[in-house]
Amino acid sequence: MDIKADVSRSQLAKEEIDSKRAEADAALEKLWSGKEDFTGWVKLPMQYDKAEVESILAAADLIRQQCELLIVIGIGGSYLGAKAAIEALPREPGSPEIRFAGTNLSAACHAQLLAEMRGREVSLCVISKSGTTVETAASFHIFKKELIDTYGPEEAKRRIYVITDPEKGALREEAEREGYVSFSVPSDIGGRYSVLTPVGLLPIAAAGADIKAMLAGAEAMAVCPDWDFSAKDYAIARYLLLQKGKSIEAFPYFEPRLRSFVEWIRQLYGESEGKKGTGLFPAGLELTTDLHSIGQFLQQGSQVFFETILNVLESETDLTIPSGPLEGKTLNQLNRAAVKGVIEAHGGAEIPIIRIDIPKLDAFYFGQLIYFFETTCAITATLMGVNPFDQPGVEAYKKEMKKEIS
Ligand SMILES: O=P(O)(O)OC[C@H]1O[C@H](O)[C@H](O)[C@@H](O)[C@@H]1O
Repeated sequence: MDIKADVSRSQLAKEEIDSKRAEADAALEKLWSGKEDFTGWVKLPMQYDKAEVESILAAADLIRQQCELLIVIGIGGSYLGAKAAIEALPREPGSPEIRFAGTNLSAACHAQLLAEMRGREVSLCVISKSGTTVETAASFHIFKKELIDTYGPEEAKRRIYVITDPEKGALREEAEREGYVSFSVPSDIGGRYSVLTPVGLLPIAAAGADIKAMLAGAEAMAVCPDWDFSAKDYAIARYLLLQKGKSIEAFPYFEPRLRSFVEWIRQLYGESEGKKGTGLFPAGLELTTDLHSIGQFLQQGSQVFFETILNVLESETDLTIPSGPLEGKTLNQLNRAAVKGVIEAHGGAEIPIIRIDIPKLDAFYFGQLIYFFETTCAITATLMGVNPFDQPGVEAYKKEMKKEIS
């Protein structure tokens, strides 16, 4: 397949990886059996509702006609996939600016965004699978009031788009009562696996990126033959490195447009695998920026991590340096040299390195990336002996927090 994992510098012997291949195959078979809860994402690229995608595109067109600023309100899996795609992908010119809210409880952040939205044509897209998340509810009611104060109640309703549970929850009730345009989060797909459902597709389409190409990329990855599906090697390598005492998986990326994609991986991996005292802590490394801040630690610090490098092979643009000591060199040449330099220097310091090659950052390959990481995560979590699809631990802080606000 186009997205390839190279585990040759992972410091794992082929025999070690081969020793877990049968278990990885069994995990993949279990995912495809359709017998496990929250695995609706596995066959989604082959079975999604094409009429619903057309409705999503129609709603996105409406949003694009009516606003210059779309505020997407959601947290965790309800916004990270959309943000990752919107920041990574080329978008149609003239698309609305997208801002994200509901990702914190900071009054200063909300006041800042309220000030920035005044005087501009604004629509809201509020996303919550449960419909009850505190941050999302708080933000939604603040921004909804601003919309009503600006446009009046009837026009405000036409500028609110909701993605939530098909039947239950406060948000579903309000959407039905007020007649907002709404879509559903499939009940058999958890939040962090929902980017290829309306949760991600509506904001991504409204932002002007090509959701059909994303779905096609995910399908290409889903149906590729086993011999070409290197996610398994990567999934096994992650598991073995954890067994060898690595507790952090660092994700170096050399294109800042991948920053939010790494944030999406952090939730996907952290929330799927961090259970029963096991799991790898996912950490982003924006390079070459971070080489000038934490490069010393990476090169000579405690060996608690391995690196999974997100390596974009082709950039759609380049710039030649016009003068000075680097005259005639291009930025892509320098960036590629930096990738090689990091691999040689960190590899030379015995840091295990896995490289994920991404042909280029477009919607088709982004769809492949999403499916590649979702599958890898589910396989590694299964090898770790944990359920990749629940998140019992996140309720702990909510319970404590509720005591403070009730
Ligand atoms: O979509 P919601 O129900 O609002 O949930 C948003 C997020 O918060 C929860 O606490 C979970 O940790 C995440 O898996 C989820 O994506």
